[in-house]
Amino acid sequence: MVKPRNPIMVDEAINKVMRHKWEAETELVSLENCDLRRLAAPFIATHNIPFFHKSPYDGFAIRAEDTKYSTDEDPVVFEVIDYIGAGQLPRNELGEGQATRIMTGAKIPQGANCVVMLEDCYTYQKDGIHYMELAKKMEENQNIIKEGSELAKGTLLVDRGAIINPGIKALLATFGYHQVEVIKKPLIGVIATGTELLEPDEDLESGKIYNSNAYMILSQIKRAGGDPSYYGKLDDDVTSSYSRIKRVLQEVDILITTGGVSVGDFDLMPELYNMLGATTLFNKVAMRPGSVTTVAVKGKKLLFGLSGNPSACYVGFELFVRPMIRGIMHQKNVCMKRVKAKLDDDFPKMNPYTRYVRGQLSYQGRELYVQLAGIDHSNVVSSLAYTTCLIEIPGGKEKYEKGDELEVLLLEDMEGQANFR
Ligand SMILES: Nc1nc2c(c(=O)[nH]1)N[C@H]1C(S)=C(S)[C@@H](COP(=O)(O)OP(=O)(O)OC[C@H]3O[C@@H](n4cnc5c(N)ncnc54)[C@H](O)[C@@H]3O)O[C@H]1N2
Ligand code: MOO
Ligand SMILES: [Mg+2]
Repeated sequence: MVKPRNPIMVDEAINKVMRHKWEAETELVSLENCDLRRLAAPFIATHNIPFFHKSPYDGFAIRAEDTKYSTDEDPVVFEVIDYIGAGQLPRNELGEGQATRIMTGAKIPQGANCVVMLEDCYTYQKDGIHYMELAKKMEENQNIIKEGSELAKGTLLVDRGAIINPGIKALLATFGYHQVEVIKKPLIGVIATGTELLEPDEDLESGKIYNSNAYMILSQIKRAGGDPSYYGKLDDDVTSSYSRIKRVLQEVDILITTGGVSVGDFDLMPELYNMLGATTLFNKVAMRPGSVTTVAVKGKKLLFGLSGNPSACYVGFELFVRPMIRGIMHQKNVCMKRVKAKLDDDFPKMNPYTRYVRGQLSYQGRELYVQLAGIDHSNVVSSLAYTTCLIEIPGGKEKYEKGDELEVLLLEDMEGQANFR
C-alpha cells in the first residue's frame, strides 16, 4: 500500500521554504552589463545635480537689476563680454551693463543672475564690440537651473534590491559609476528526470517525449532573477541519479529537479532525498496542479522536486521557487502581486484543493478580465505559452462563472508583494 501523504496549505509551504532563505553576496559589474540586476546597496547622491548653476536656454546671461527700466520704447543695451557653450567655463565675471552669450547647459558666469532667450534679444556690432539690446524686464533667478535644484547631495535615490531599469542606469551614469555593485544571482541547477525524455536535438520516438520542463524552468529562473545552469536529464535509475545529483548539489546553491516526485514505481526523488540525507519539508501541497511538489533541505541547500507534469512544474516553480530566489536577492516583495480580475470564461470544475489556473489578462475598457490560457490539466504544456497570470480558484464546492471576480497572481510583474496573501 502506498502511504498517504499529508497535504499542507500553500501559505504554510511557502513559509516553510522561506525559513531557509539566506542572503546573497554582492559583486561588481560594468555599467553596460548591469541591466535587470539588483542594486546591492542604497544608491545615494554623491553630489548635487546640477553640479553648478546652469542655463536652460541659448541666450544671454545678465544681471536682472540692469533691466529695471527696460521697455519696448527704451530697450536696455548690454556689452557682450564673453561667449560660452556647454562644457566651457566663463572667463569673465559680469558687471553692470554686461552680458555673456551663453548656450544651453553652460555654467552661469559669476555676477549674472538670469538668462534671456536669444529670441528676445537684438544683437549688433559696433567698432568691433558686440552689443545686445533687450526690451523687457527680467527677474533674479529667471531661467537659471540652480545647483542642487534637481537632487541634493546625500539624497536616497533608489533602495537596495531595486532592479536596474534604464532610468536607474541613467542615474548611475549621472553619478559617474562605471562599475555597479549588484547582488550576486543564486546559482540554480536544473535536472530533468525520466527515461522517457528526449532532448530537442534527438529524433522523436514512440513512447518518448521531448523534455520541455528543463528549458521552461531555466527560463523561469531567469525571469525570477536567478542564474540557471542545466545539468542534463537523468534516466529513472537510482544509482546513476544519486551520484549525479550528489555532485551537482556541491556546485549549486539550489537544485531543481522535475519529475519523479509522485508515488509511481519510477518516482525516485523521495528515495534519493533519503539517500542524500536531506530533510523533506513537505511532499504534498493542497493545491492543483503541483500537489506533489516536494521540497527538501540539505545544509544550506534547497532541493525543489517539481512535478513532471508541465503545468504542475510551472506552477510549483512560481509559487515556491520564485519567492526564494527573490528573498535571497534581498527583495522585500518576494511573492507575486495579486490583483482582482473578472473571469471571461465559465469555470465549472470543482476541487477540494485551491486551483492555480493558467490565465491570460486583458483590459476590456477599464476593467481587467482574465481568460483561461488553455486546457486546465496538469499534464498540459500548450496553455503555458499564453499564460500571464495564475487564477486562484478557491477549493470547495462553488462553481465559477463568466463575470465572477477572482484574485490572480501576476507572473510578468517585477514589483511583487511582500506576502502571499
Ligand atoms: N497513484 C497516483 N498517481 C499519481 C498521483 C498520485 O497522487 N497518485 N499524482 C499525480 C499528479 S497530481 C501528478 S502532478 C503527477 C506527478 O508526477 P511526477 O512528478 O512523479 O512526474 P513523472 O511521473 O516523472 O512524470 C509525470 C508526467 O510528466 C511528464 N514529464 C516528466 N518530465 C518531463 C519533462 N522534463 N518535460 C515534459 N514532460 C515531462 C512525464 O512523461 C509524465 O507524463 O503524478 C500523478 N500520478
Ligand atoms: O501535482 Mo498534480 O499537478 O496536482 O496534477
Ligand atoms: Mg510519477
